[in-house]
Amino acid sequence: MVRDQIDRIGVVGAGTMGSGIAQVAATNGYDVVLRDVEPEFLENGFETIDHSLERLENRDALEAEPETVRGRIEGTTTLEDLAECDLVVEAALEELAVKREIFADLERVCADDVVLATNTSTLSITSIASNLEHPERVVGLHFMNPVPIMEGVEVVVGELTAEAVVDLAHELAMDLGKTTWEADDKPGFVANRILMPWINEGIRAYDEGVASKEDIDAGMELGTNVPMGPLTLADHIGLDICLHATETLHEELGDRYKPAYLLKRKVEAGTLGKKTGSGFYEYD
Ligand SMILES: NC(=O)c1ccc[n+]([C@@H]2O[C@H](COP(=O)([O-])OP(=O)(O)OC[C@H]3O[C@@H](n4cnc5c(N)ncnc54)[C@H](O)[C@@H]3O)[C@@H](O)[C@H]2O)c1
Repeated sequence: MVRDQIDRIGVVGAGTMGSGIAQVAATNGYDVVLRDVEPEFLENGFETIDHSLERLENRDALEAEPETVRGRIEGTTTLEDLAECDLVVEAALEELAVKREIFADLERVCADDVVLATNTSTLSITSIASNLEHPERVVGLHFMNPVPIMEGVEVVVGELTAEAVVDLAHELAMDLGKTTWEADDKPGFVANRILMPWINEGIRAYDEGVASKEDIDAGMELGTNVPMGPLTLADHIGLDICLHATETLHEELGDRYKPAYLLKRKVEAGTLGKKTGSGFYEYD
């Protein structure tokens, strides 16, 4: 059974993502318990939230008062304070051992019907849940950075994730004003499987002197209409996060830089995209 009456959301980790998730949940009327390991990390998280709320209010993009939103978030360093939460989202370090330990702790303090979600960028949901008694309640709820601004949330389905848990993950994300897509528990899911090699190649191109960092970013922004080039985006994500993600992808997927088999076959078949009326999609 899955608890689907969600009033109080637990967030583990008050860093870049956890603070954003807490803010968005509180903005949408949920009570939030935000947990980190040291008071100073919580303080940093609350500072980030305050700045973000202030910016949104100045842009008239916040319906509630910042103090009301802020008042719904309780910070704690005590694990047991998550016991009354109806759902928990983990957004701590991108390391499997750390996440496994956190989920074992959560299983100990949270009721059996509470969904435990992870914001992991690339780690396997199934691996994170593998030593739990109830792995069926673990799901990927992959918010994008910065959480208050980005609309998309990737729902990641582990081998053992129950269907009701997946449904609840979509519903919750939509209730937070997000739009979801769903991915299987394969390395990097959709977003990072494609994004991380792109960032990595931007870094490599810079290192190999292809262009200045400004020109690499400008080339991708102006040439491909993305809002941010790879080096700027890497900085926004956090280079450590990028490295952990890329290492996971490398370990799991190996050499991904050869042209895709399907790409070659489609070109040989003359299905070149919009200009021929058919590529990966059909065009009128
Ligand atoms: N940064 C991004 O752009 C981004 C985007 C999507 C997903 N993610 C994922 O979100 C997660 C968090 O990333 P981040 O960028 O917020 O990292 P971060 O380093 O900014 O924050 C992580 C926080 O977790 C805390 N923490 C560590 N162990 C903990 C524990 N046992 N209990 C409670 N808190 C603990 C740390 O003290 C830190 O405050 C990672 O899994 C990352 O891969 C990151």
